[in-house]
Amino acid sequence: MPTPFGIGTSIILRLQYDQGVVNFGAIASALSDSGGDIVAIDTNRVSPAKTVRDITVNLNDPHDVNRVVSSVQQLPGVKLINVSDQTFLMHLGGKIEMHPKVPIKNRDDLSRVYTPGVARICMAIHEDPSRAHTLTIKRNTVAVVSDGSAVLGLGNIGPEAAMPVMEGKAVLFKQMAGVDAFPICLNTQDTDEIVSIVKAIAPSFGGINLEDISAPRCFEIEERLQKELDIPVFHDDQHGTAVVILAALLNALKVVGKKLEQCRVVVCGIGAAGMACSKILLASGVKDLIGVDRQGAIVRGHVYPHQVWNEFAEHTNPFMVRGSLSEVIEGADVFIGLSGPGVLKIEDVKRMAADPIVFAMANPNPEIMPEEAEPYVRVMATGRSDYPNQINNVLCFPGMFRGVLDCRASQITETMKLAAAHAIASVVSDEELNAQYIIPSVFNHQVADKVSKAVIAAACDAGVARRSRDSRDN
Ligand SMILES: NC(=O)c1ccc[n+]([C@@H]2O[C@H](COP(=O)([O-])OP(=O)(O)OC[C@H]3O[C@@H](n4cnc5c(N)ncnc54)[C@H](O)[C@@H]3O)[C@@H](O)[C@H]2O)c1
Ligand SMILES: O=C(O)C[C@H](O)C(=O)O
Ligand SMILES: [Mg+2]
Repeated sequence: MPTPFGIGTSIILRLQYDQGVVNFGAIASALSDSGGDIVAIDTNRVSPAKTVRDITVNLNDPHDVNRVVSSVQQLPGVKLINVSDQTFLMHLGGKIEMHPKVPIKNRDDLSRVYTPGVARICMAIHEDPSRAHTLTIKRNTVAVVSDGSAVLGLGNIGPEAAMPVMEGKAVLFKQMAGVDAFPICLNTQDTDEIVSIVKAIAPSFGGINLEDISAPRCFEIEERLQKELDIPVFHDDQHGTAVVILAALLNALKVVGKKLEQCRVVVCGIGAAGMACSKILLASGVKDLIGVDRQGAIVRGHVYPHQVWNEFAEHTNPFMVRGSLSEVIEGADVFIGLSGPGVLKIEDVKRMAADPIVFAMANPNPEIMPEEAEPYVRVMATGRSDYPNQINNVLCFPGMFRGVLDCRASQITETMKLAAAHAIASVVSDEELNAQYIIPSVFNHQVADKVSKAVIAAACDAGVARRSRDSRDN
């Protein structure tokens, strides 16, 4: 069974071996017998007696590294020169850098890009601040802000450890939609401080993407920033997840021939993602939604420590079902996990309604591994890139921000989120749709374009767009 980090664990062994003592077949056998999957062989140097090769090996289990390495180290005639980890190699010095758009080749350039020419641009913005949207990076740049308190499903690992995820988000923003994004990881988890800091840096950005900030603080932080800033503020773990899950569910229900209004939906994990996902499903017509958290089903009449749960209880669980996940899952049509690893058991899945739909979204380890659930579900999906039906926020956030930046939206409305969900779902045609293909690939370049167009149209309809399609930049 694939373990914690799946295909991300890949090593490169640089070996020198003496052909007169050992042949490469013996080396390959030793590697595969010890749990390594050889995916590439590059010859680095060849001499009459010795060959140096770089062998790239994927590991199903990161804990196999030592066994795989020692399996060749002990072979006669083999000298291990170096072992490197591809994922770590990709992160050396971080994954993003700054590139100037305007080269300074001579004094003429310098006098425009910098002093004295730049002063005219400063004064133009000083006289009309809205021109910052056209004359600075504000037009195309988003801050990816995190405090590292809920990174993926790894928990509160802090701002420095959150950086690789936020840098990855910035790479995806740029590659998928041409949006420039910069990671801002904060060394505070105080709500007032975070709000104050983000307000202070807002002049440099056209939008704020909040990321991996734990509930319930994330709700207050987002709400206050939305009220106090005139640029869009979007907590991706809430709304990006809600959008992509709705898109996937719309298509999954087509596969099983059920309607949203008829389904019992169990959402496990009522944190940032679970709360937003529940809200968008209720707004889309789900009538019977049960939220489950560590203490079991959330039900009205019980007073919860989180005020957001008391409001949640008033609008969900209409039949006041009580009990643990294993108890409330009985007869459910849909399970959506936004909680933690291994929460859903095969026995639970077996007791769901016919043609069950299971979205096990916890990262990096889902609520149930697809290979365990597959025999008992009709549609299976996770947030991981190494299984079919990856429901990943990257289907939403690049196109969402592309759209809001291009129409200079002042905020992101519920209608814009619904429009994004339907746009994502529409990328999968009825002819292509099947249980293994309910959501477009994250590499499908139609997605960001369709999402941004749908978002712009919805922003115009909602009256929050501040730049029409035909307006000129100056
Ligand atoms: N598209 C995606 O792949 C995607 C997007 C967002 C979040 N996620 C994943 O969803 C999970 C939650 O993310 P979040 O940002 O909402 O975090 P969060 O900390 O805000 O919420 C997690 C919630 O799950 C609950 N929970 C944890 N373990 C549980 C258990 N065993 N039983 C019931 N409830 C449990 C917690 O009490 C909390 O309320 C994480 O694993 C995250 O990686 C995936
Ligand atoms: O963005 C994603 O898909 C990952 C998500 O933010 C998560 O916290 O797991
Ligand atoms: Mg996240």
